[in-house]
Amino acid sequence: MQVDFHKMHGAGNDFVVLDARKRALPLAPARIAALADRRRGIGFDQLVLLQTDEPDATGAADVRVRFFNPDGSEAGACGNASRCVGRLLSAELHRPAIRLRTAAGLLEAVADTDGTVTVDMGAPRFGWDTVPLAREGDTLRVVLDGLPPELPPGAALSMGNPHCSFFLPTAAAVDPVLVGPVVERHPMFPERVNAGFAVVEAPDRLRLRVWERGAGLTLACGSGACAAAVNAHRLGLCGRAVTVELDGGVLGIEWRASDDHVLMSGPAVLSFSGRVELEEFAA
Ligand SMILES: N[C@@H](CCC[C@H](N)C(=O)O)C(=O)O
Repeated sequence: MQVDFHKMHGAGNDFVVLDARKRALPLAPARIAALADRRRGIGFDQLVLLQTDEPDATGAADVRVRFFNPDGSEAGACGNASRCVGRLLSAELHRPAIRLRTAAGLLEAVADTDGTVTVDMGAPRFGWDTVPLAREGDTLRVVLDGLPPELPPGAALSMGNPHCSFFLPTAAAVDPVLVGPVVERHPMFPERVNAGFAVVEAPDRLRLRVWERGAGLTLACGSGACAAAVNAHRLGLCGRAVTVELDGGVLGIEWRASDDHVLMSGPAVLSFSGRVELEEFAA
């Protein structure tokens, strides 16, 4: 089956967007992993699947969106991809505001004429069993055994997907490539976790690198930037509005006091479009 795709990115966090609104696409985890291969496939940090929305009591969306990691696992949320879908649908529907139905709920993305897209990521959740952690405990101070002593306790939350943010004195204090995989699969996180390594540079500025669950170190993680900003504020390290500098670019995050929602702004870029023969990739 030949399928058209769009290759997009948000601050270097890259996606293949497939449209399954008119026909179902056979996408078993092994096929997703094969497509994700950066040498033998197309390559991406997440595969994004568009489906027709089925309105329910929460309302109607313009599209239903699902996110898959390169290891084939499904994620409940992806901030940068949500912005990219907002950009794509905004061009298709000729209006700036787009409603996306994700596993994390109904999100609104608003595309600006300068290429920036802002997505309302909803409210963060802090319950230990929501993140989830393996056992009851304080999500602001998660102590992980078996990790280097220079790693401080983490701050965990759910943005629709699980995150643990670590606040470090300098970016060199911890190597995310060494420590990230251990945190991702630590028994404290029964559904694994996205691990963020942050430095507070000013009350309104963070430097962040994220080891993503199921994807590894990416150039930017949108939900990870939301998690780091919210956790920094919970810990009294930052205000409610921060810029987050990632390896691939800068995102603006605001944790809005009026409704508890987290707003994320940043670029959403179409790199190229193409066509792929799905049957060429493992079923
Ligand atoms: N790139 C992301 C997050 C993608 C999902 C994540 N790896 C997970 O498994 O939760 C973003 O921009 O938020």
